[in-house]
Amino acid sequence: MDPVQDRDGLALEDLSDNIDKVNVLKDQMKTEKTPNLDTEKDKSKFRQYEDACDRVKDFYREQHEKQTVAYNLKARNDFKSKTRAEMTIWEAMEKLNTLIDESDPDTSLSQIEHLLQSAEAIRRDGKPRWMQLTGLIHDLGKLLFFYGAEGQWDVVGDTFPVGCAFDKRIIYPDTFKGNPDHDHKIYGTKNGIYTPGCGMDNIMLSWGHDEYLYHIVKDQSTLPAEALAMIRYHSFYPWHSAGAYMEFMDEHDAAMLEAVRAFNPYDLYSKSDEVPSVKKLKPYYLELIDEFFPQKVIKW
Ligand SMILES: O[C@H]1[C@H](O)[C@@H](O)[C@H](O)[C@@H](O)[C@H]1O
Ligand SMILES: [Fe+2]
Ligand SMILES: [Fe+2]
Repeated sequence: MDPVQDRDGLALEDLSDNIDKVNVLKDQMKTEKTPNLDTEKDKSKFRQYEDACDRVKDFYREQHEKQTVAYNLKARNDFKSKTRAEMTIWEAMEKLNTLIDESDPDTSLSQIEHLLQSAEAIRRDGKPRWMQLTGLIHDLGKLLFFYGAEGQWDVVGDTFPVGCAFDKRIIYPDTFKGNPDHDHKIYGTKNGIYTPGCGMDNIMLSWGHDEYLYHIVKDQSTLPAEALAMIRYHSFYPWHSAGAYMEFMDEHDAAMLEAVRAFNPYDLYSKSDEVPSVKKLKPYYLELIDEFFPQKVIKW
């Protein structure tokens, strides 16, 4: 007998298989964390990297040692050279669900739940539909993990510029000492290969889920510039939250920074909201996706 298919043609049997795998991983993770992690938390309890578990610290050490200019150029080139998959946005959300983000000290929920929490928090606040959709998709770039990434260090975590000195306001700044660019005669200087006022668009941010998804969404959706900025810079905490690298901004970036800052609380603090029901919310979001992704099947 044929397996039962849902609206997007996915076999429901495969889905429940997936959900089982995620639940096993979630249970494993819970043992590493403090209790009540997903209940209402004080805002000051988020992003406490000094208190984070070794998994998070090891992740950032590896990332900060390996994100170099040379790697960045190679990753951007690989990205442009092929299409990795073709699937709808919803299929992408389901595929991503098996990934557990090693860099995140604040949630043990699955990726689909995090995406729905962000979107729902934006929707609850009466924000525009394009922003709700941005919340829904903002981490889909983590799909890179399944398409030839070298690990999680080139997919998740906060981002920072390469090609100029690493700012002290990046988390775990000392771990950059092991990065080959750290003492480079140009990349190791304050402005490096950039000039003040050059615009964030001309800065090479460390390669990962933000930059990858930004290019996909820019080419294949009708989402506005603010949405693209929210996606591209949402992990750039040194800039949007710590105020580093401001000297590279141009006039256009001021409005983009404002958009990114407006988005950030929905990404970060929604992690303590209740677990959303994927099944109940799916019809609403399928319609929303169709509104801004006219061709439905996306080239990833
Ligand atoms: O651990 C998190 C996670 O990987 C997020 O998706 C990313 O946007 C954040 O910047 C990072 O701190
Ligand atoms: Fe993210
Ligand atoms: Fe996120």
